[in-house]
Amino acid sequence: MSLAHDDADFDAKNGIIDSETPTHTQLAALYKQSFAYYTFRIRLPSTLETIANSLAKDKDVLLAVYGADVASDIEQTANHIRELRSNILHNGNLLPFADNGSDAAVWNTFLEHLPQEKRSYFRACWLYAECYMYRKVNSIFLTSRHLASYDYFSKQKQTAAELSLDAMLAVARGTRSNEKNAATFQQLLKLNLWGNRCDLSITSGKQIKPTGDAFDLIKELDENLLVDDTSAIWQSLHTANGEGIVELICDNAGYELYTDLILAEYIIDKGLARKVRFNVKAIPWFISDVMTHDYHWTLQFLSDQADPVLSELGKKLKRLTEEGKFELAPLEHFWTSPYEFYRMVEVNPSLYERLSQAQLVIFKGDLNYRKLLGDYSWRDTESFDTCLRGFKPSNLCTLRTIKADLACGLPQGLSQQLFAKNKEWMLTGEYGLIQFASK
Ligand SMILES: O=P(O)(O)OC[C@H]1O[C@](O)(CO)[C@@H](O)[C@@H]1O
Repeated sequence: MSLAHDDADFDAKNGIIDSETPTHTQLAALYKQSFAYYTFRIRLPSTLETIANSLAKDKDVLLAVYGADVASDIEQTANHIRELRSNILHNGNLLPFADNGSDAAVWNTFLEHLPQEKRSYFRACWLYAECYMYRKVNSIFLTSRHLASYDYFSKQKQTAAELSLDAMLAVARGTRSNEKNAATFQQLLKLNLWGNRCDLSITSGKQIKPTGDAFDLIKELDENLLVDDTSAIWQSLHTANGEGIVELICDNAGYELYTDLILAEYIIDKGLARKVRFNVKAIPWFISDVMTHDYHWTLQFLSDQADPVLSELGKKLKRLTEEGKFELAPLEHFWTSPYEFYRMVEVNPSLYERLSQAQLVIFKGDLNYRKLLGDYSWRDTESFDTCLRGFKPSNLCTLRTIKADLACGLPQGLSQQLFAKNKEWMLTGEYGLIQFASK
């Protein structure tokens, strides 16, 4: 992807600084050579165009589900999405939400505390502005007459799962007789990590089909795993009494959720914990993120497969859920708020307290990583512990393929080598991090 897209007038009018993000600064589209700038100039407008177009494409389905009156809604909603797109391209302001979303007050309090000069897409911290955009899309649907409960990413999430059926089958076949040992667990963590590459927000919705045998892929990708704390993660569970809870902070549906389920199955089957709690999103989020209905759809999708290995697995996962060994956590709007995780203890102490009861908290994916680090341009050699800024409810780890220009805990000189090979190495998901911080 070329980051060069000159619009001198826009840059001059909005005070864009033609530099990289300075060290120890919030990431923001203010800096032209940042991924944030490219995200707001190119990627998010493309994502919004796709959402608006999909409404027209899915009109027949919507009419069938919501009735004839929805026709006017479809057009109006698509127009509002296109207005939002235009608003971003003109560096519009992050205005308070006037919808009935249960998190609107939390969002508006957050916005009120932003300095006035930082309340626009290109001036706000990238994290705040990108989360705002996805919440603004939800607000447009919430304020429509018939589409308030419509998951406008559902079809893409289901298609992504259907496209990965071969990979799911290969993984199921390869994991039915796993031993309880560090090597196997570490392999499943790596399988889970690389499942994060299949994420539609990085491709602005373009579907990608995971190919090849997942276990061969793990070996091939080992050189792209830049930090590997899988051994410490195993120790955090293996040395415990197996009566603990693992909190899994989910990311994407589809193949990534499938690898989460496979990892959770192993954790329960081998007595490494008594429960795995899945923390999903309360609203449609970053295109691919898991919501409650995606979890249940995935278990049914597996159960319905002709291949007995998959259908038996699907039924087993349903059983684990019915027995409470797998649990869907109470919906928390914190996960779709703009807050960095170090502020959780202040903003949502009850959630912090719940995570503090866990034996291990697993954070999945790039957006969660950005929230762990606070969308801040740390030196990439600074320690994970430093960058957490005190966020330590329990033992925690992150499984993240790198899709944004921030990282930490890297060996001295590594990022320079990688930039020399490809200046966009941080943007493609081809490198990964598995980092652990003990409580
Ligand atoms: O699904 P993941 O791994 O959280 O990726 C989402 C990330 O992808 C991007 O859309 C691409 O950088 C980011 O804006 C966001 O952090």
